[in-house]
Amino acid sequence: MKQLYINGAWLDGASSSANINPSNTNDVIGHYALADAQQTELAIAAAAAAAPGWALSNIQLRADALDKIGNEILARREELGTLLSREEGKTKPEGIGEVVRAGNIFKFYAAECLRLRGDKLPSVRPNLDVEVTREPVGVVGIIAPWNFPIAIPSWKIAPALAYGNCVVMKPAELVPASTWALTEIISRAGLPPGVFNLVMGHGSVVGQALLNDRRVNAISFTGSVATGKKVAIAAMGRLAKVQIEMGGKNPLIVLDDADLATAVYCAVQGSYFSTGQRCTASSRLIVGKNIYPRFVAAVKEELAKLNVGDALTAGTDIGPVVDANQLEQDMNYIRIGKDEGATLAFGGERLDGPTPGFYLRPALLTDASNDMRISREEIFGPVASVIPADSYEHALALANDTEFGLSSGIVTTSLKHATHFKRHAQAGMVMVNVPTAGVDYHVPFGGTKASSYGSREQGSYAAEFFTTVKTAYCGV
Ligand SMILES: NC(=O)C1=CN([C@@H]2O[C@H](COP(=O)(O)OP(=O)(O)OC[C@H]3O[C@@H](n4cnc5c(N)ncnc54)[C@H](OP(=O)(O)O)[C@@H]3O)[C@@H](O)[C@H]2O)C=CC1
Ligand SMILES: O=C(O)CCC(=O)C(=O)O
Repeated sequence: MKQLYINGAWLDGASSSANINPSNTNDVIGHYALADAQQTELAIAAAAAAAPGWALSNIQLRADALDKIGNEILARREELGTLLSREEGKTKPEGIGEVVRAGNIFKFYAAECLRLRGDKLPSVRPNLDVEVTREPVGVVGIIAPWNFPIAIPSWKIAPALAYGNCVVMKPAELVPASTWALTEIISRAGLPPGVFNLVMGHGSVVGQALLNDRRVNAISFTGSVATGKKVAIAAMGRLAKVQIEMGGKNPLIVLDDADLATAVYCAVQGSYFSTGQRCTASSRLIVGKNIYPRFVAAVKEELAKLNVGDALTAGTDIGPVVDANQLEQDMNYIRIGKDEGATLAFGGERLDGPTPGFYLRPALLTDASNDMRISREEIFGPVASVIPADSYEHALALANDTEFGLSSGIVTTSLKHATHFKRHAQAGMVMVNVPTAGVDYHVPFGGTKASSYGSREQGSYAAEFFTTVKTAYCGV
């Protein structure tokens, strides 16, 4: 059984669970320990005890440790990518791509350790200097979702450690293997005991214990809106720092002047790759009336070419849905869409593979409207709807008419419309002639409205969450 990692030691859990391959439910990847509340408290206590020392640790030591972790992740990309795809179901090239991203994130934050800076300012009063510096927050609790089992933990763990915090990490119960493998690498990087701890387990047990404990100074969460709201309320109830990344209902506008090939590429990549299980996936394709018939025909043609199958089989384009619950949710929304009056123009049926897995043919719903449930609620699967628009202004209004604001895209050859869109799209990330999903690892990630709460993740902007600002006055 793969154990918990607490205070520099490997420990059995209170119980364990089997990690099942969604491409082949007969394949048990391994058994992973599940912590109870007491073991979570043990990890929090270890992190709290290590925090003062780690906060003052040498930045070269931190940089070397993070660089070593990044190098090993990159060197083992094939093996770790295979493991990731086996447990989550994205295709092997996508799994390897995610592992490379995780490695690069650690290397980026290794360098960030050496770029910590503050300000020294003159005071408005005589004979006084003012210094503004950033200090670690203390103990950071990380609660991660299942859809990016190594990249999301990495983009929370690496900045937390780089800026001098200790970590208690809770991966999603569905995908413990990638984070466990990452922990095994971290355990050999030379960090003092307690600086990094892994507690696998149920959200309602381990996650809740992190939320309840006053020694956890900050919570970084990614997942659903429903859980995100609970996390935010619990953290704020005891005045802990909180950063929440949640869902999206990301629009991709295709204007009549768009290059058709670019539009189809952006729509298919953004909506269906990684089985559509990305918070940045395009789920509303808002399409100019003139290009609409050509666009729908070309997207259907492209979808017909996609191989849906085992994530580890060469040539698979779309892997399985992550589990039975998510498959049921996807199929339910396809039914809802049809009942609401949309046309199922392609796919949407469960597929049998050579092995028992959660295979769903990518679904395209046309003639949708923006007030249908399929256009308002996050589905989180290979399902997209096409909504007709009369003009650029109409398309922009539809795109912004959502409770979410993560990623928003446009395909156009008009500089005027692209420029206007960048300014007026209500989203944290705006994409022009590129898919709504797929982002760089060194720049801020996050959204507006119900998509995100708190300061941005990733890049140097992560310092805002993982540090607190101190202003020091010194008489001279
Ligand atoms: N925006 C995004 O990136 C993601 C969005 N989603 C959306 O969420 C839906 C449901 O997915 P699901 O995995 O259940 O998402 P959740 O939001 O429930 O899970 C995200 C993380 O929160 C944990 N968690 C669950 N309940 C609590 C709690 N009470 N206190 C603290 N932590 C908790 C989970 O643990 P555990 O899983 O171990 O119980 C997991 O680690 C998806 O269908 C999709 O729509 C899902 C994943 C990512
Ligand atoms: O689009 C991406 O590359 C990132 C997506 C993501 O972070 C998510 O789905 O949680």
